[in-house]
Amino acid sequence: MSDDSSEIEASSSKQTVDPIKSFLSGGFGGISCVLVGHPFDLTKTRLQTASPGTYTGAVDVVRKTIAQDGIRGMYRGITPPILGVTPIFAISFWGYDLGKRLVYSFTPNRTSQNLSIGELAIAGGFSAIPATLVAAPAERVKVLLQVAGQSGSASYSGPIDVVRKLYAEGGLRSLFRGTFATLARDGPGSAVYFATYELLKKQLSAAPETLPNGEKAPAPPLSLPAIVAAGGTAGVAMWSLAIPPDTIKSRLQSAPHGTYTGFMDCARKLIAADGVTALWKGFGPAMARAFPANAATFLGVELSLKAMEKMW
Ligand SMILES: CC(=O)O[C@H](CC(=O)[O-])C[N+](C)(C)C
Repeated sequence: MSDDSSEIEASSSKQTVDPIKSFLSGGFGGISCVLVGHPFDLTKTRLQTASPGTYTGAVDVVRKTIAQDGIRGMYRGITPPILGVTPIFAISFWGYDLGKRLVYSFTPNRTSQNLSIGELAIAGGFSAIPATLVAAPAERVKVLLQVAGQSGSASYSGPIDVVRKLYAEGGLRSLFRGTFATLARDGPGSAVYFATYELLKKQLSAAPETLPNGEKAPAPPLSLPAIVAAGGTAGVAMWSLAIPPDTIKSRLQSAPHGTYTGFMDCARKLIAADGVTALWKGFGPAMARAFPANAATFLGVELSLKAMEKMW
């Protein structure tokens, strides 16, 4: 186990961090993600749900919301996402670090401690397994709240009410509906997410110098522009892959009991009814949020990790 994140770039040391630090820094990343991403989500939801003619487009939503409620209006309803996303990101970043440790334990005779892009992708994909256990029920509740009242959907007074009603309807099975779809989205998505981030961060940051004695000098300080560019691109890369399973997940999780028998049934019915392009519904808003939200995520992760390294 490494006890210093400055070892991340050094080939003689493992590319892992302390599990508590990876968990906490992931949580800070999640909070940063929601703080930056929420105004985009709110704009998208208002556009999707307003009656025709209310807004001329996304800029109009922002203008009218700020005119009516000030900048605070853009952060309406932020508490449930903060409470839901923070633990999911904490587990995801902890799971990524655990995934790296597993890769090292399966390759004891490696000549370099540098993980290849393929190995980073495996660790990233692995992170989705523990994260899905929390993300799937959280997404089920979020999706039902987001569509509540829309064309005959049930109404709920809040997240607790959703959990209570789902449990009464079908127990834990109902609460966890969409678990496979969440894993189908976040497994490949997280593989691409973490591998893209590490690859770009390395390419955009100054390489550690080689000292006259042939050893590597300590890693150079974090480059904030490199983190922003690598984090934002990682988000875009992830969502480029994740939109089709995300669309199926949202359909499955919001449909009345008995509508679909599972992931494939939902995909088949959606394509038969609306064509294959229906799998990319919501692509525009997801992409608009992807870069800024994930640039903020990785800034939150890296800066909090650095602060923790200084403290203990
Ligand atoms: C679905 C999701 O939470 O994706 C995260 C990025 C984002 O845009 O929210 C990444 N990760 C799944 C690794 C937490």
